[in-house]
Amino acid sequence: MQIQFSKYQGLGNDFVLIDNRHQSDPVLTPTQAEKLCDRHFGIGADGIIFLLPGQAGHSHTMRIFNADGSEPEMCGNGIRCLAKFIAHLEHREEGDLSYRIQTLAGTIEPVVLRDGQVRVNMGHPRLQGQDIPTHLGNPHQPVIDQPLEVGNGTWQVTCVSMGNPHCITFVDRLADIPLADLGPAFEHHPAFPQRTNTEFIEIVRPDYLKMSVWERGAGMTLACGTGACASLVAGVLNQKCHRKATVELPGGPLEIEWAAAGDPVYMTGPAEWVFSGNLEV
Ligand SMILES: N[C@@H](CCC[C@H](N)C(=O)O)C(=O)O
Repeated sequence: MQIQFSKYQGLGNDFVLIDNRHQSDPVLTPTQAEKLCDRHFGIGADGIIFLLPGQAGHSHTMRIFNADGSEPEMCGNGIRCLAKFIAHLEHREEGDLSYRIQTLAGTIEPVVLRDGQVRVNMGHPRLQGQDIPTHLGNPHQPVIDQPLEVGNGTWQVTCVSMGNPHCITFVDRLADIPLADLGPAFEHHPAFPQRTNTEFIEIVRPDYLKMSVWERGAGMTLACGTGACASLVAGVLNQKCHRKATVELPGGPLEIEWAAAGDPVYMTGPAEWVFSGNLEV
């Protein structure tokens, strides 16, 4: 079977996108997705994203497989790419284009702005321990500045779910963090029954954060949109940053805003088409 695909990237977090609007299940299995994400034997990507038909008041549905074939609930950079992909498929190129996308994390609303950036209503952060999920702290309370033993050290972590789990640590200097060693140990720590994404944050100024990320199911990536949102929320909860800030990732900056507790988080950033092709499966 021949399948058309398009490759997109958001700040270097790269995805293979597939127009799956003709059926409600992804046309590829997790094993096929894992092979296609391989950077030597496949197309190479951090994940495979499927555009499925929308249901119950949604314009579309998004499903995603990570590079290891696991299925996360949401992807922030991916949904910006998906919005651009939809605009292209539907030949809509003018004005602010809004969509209402169903994901495993709930309804997410991206808008393709006139300048090509994509602003996304990322939904509400979930803070209770049981919703991350994590075994740290009280399951009915937020997990803020809790000690976690990883590697040879004890890290003060804050946990936030943006539909998918994030564990955030504030550090003095990002350059001192051995991410390739620590990332897998955080991801598979028994405190996280569904594994976790892991972010290290250096506060440059209250309105400017630097972030490095180890993603669940994908490893070290150049950017993570849900991670940037979760990190700003963690910064606010720890009184370390403003409610609106730039989060600088290895692949570039995202603008993140959480206007008030009880409000959704907004993320604004780029998404670009890279190339398209056909694959035989
Ligand atoms: N890169 C993404 C997050 C993708 C999912 C993540 N690896 C997980 O398993 O939760 C983003 O931009 O948010």
